Amino acid sequence: MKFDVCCVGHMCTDILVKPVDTLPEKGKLQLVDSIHQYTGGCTMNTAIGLAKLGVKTSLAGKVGGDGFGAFMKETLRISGVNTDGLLLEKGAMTSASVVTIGADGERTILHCLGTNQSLCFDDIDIKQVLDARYLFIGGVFLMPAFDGEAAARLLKIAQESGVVTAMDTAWDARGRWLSLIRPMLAHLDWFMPSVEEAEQMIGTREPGRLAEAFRALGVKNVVIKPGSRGCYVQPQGEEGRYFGIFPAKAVDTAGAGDAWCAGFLAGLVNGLSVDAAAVVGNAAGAMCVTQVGTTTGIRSFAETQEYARQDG
Ligand SMILES: OC[C@H]1O[C@H](O)[C@H](O)[C@@H]1O
Repeated sequence: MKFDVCCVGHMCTDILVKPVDTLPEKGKLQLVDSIHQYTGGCTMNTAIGLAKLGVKTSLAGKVGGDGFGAFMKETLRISGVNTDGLLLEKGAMTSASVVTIGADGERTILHCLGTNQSLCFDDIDIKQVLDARYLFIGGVFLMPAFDGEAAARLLKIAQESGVVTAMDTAWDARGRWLSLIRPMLAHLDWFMPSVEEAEQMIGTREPGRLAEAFRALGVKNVVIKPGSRGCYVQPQGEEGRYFGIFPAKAVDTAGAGDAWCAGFLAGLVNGLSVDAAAVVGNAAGAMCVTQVGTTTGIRSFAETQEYARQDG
C-alpha cells in the first residue's frame, strides 16, 4: 500500500469574511474587516489535516483550471498530500465557499458548487483508492453527480478490496438525507456524521438511538460528532460511549468536524484503540477552532496527543 488514507469528495476554496460588528440591514451591503483565502471543503480539510498529522495521504477529486484550482493543488502539495488523483478541468470553475465568521467564532457558509457539481464516478482514480488502507469520503451531499449510486459503488468496490471505508456527510440543503445516503450505509466501516446531520436522517438527537439506527441499516461502526457532550462512539458489537470535548477558545469553528475525522483516522492508522483515536479526534477538533482557517490549528500527531494529555 502506498498510502494510509485516500480522501475523495468535496473540495473548494474558502473565502473567509470577517464582518464588522453590526449585522447589515436586510438588503444592505455588509461592511467587512477582512477577506482571506484558504483551502476548504470537508475532503480537502480532512486530507490536509491527515497530512499535517503525519499520515500518508492521497486525494481524488476535481478542481477547475483556474486560479483557485492552482492554489488548492499547490497547498495540497506543500502540505504533503499526493495529488495524482486530482483532476484539473480546463475551462471549469473551482468550487468556493464564502465563510462568514461571527464574533463568537461561529460561521455561516454559502456554497458555490463549481467543479464539485460535476464530479462523477468516472472522475475517480480507482487505482489511487485501492492503493490506500482507508478510503474517506467527505461532503457527499455537496456533489450532485456523485452523491447517490456513484458514492455507494465506490465504497462497495473499496470495501470488497479490503480498504476500510469511512464517510462524513455535510449539510443537505436539498433535504434528501436518508433516502440518498441509504445505499452507501451497507458499505461503510465507519460513519461519522455530526449530530445535526444524523438527526435529519433518523429523526432523533439521541446518539445511542442514532447509532442503533445506522447499525440496523448496515453501518459497522458509528461515530456521532461532536455535539455539546463530545463525540459518541459505537463500534460493532460494543456498548456506545462518550468522549468529552476539550475546552478551547473558538475563533473560527469551520472545519472542526473535518479535523475530528483527521485526528480519529490518524489515531487508527497509528494503531491506537478506537477510544484513544476518538480522544485524538477531539483534541484535533479543539486545536482547529483556536485558529482562523480550517487546517491552520492542526499540528503533528505527537503534539496533538500531547494536547490531549494536558487538557484531558
Ligand atoms: O467542513 C467545513 C467546510 O465546509 C464548507 O464547505 C467550507 O468549505 C469549510 O471548509
